[in-house]
Amino acid sequence: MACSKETLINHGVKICPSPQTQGRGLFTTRSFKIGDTIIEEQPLFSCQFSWNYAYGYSACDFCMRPLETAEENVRRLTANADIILPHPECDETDKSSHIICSQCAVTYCSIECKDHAWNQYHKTLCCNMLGGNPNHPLEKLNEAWKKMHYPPETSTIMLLARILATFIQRIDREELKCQLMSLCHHTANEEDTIAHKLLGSEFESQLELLRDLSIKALGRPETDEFLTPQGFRSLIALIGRNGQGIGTSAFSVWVRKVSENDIDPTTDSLIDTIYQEMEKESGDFLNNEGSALFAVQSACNHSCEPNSISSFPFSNHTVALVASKDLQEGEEIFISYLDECVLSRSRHSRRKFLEENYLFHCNCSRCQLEVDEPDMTSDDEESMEDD
Ligand SMILES: C[S@@+](CC[C@H](N)C(=O)[O-])C[C@H]1O[C@@H](n2cnc3c(N)ncnc32)[C@H](O)[C@@H]1O
Repeated sequence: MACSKETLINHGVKICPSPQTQGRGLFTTRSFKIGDTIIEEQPLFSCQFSWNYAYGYSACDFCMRPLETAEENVRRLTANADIILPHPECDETDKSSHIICSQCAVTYCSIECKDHAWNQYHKTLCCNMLGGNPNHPLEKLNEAWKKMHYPPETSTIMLLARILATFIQRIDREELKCQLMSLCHHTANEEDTIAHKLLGSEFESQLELLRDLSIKALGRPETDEFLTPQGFRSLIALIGRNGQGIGTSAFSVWVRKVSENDIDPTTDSLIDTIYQEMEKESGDFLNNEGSALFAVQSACNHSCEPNSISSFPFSNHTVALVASKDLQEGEEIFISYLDECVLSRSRHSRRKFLEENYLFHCNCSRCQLEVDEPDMTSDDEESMEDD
């Protein structure tokens, strides 16, 4: 099956070569107004991070929708079982639709998610033992990964396991391979750098250990080509480079609903207090966290002057690209890979961050405009970078 270079995705966007980045980019095929949703997309694969799951962050095993109520969420993260959250009508968690895998007890937010997971990969990955089985090859693989990749997490080997299991279960493997091949790929050197970033200085021996455990867990004729040394390194680099972070939280949905509907101004100070307590007890680890691979959204290049933003409006793994400026037909759609803080820094700092974390020299319009700025990091920025 041929993978086309210029792919018409739907009536709003297409993927084609980007003059700015030399690779591909995502372009509009009609105009959009600021605030318009350009696309909504389900991932090819998504998975909660391994430590995040182990620490009791509770999300649907398929779509990452929070499974706790907002009140349970704040009680756990503040370690304060006495907090009572008003306005339960703003809590979106519907426990009546939750459903558990009868064989291994992972939980889904709905029967639809359970069926999707089973039909896509869970039939292969289910350990068939309630409460888990520490001797199961997949559990050994996950434990080995956890020892190599501590929080803050940026990926999980279980995403790779889901890809392999999908290959085992899928009938139209060529189509799936084509979708994976269409994600951003790299040279062998770049793959090494990504593996190094994910696994640390001993990445070569660690890669070999992970490969060996993956063969024991999921080695089949259908997965042979991904479990050679080269195939495995490419797959690790693929999830390391293309994985889009996802964060979901029952409390932030509750906060959004309370604030959107202007329900009760007195909740403002309660929200502030809860966030302070959560930060004291749980630091930055407030969300169910994971990562996902998106076929269309992953074609979106970075700009330090973006014209759209990625968001997760349904508190699950569905991504939305929303226009942050008016867009003309044929314009390239750019998001920012940097957070607001880094985005506000000098050209030099932004480019340094992108080079170190994303391995590319930013060639966006803002960087080109600021080309005459001195290549210096100010003292303030230096201390921010150190942080
Ligand atoms: C998620 S991919 C985006 C799609 C990619 N251009 C492709 O051909 O598939 C990210 C990669 O695109 C390239 N890229 C994205 N934004 C860029 C920019 N502003 N300047 C130069 N390269 C960029 C880099 O190679 C980066 O690793």
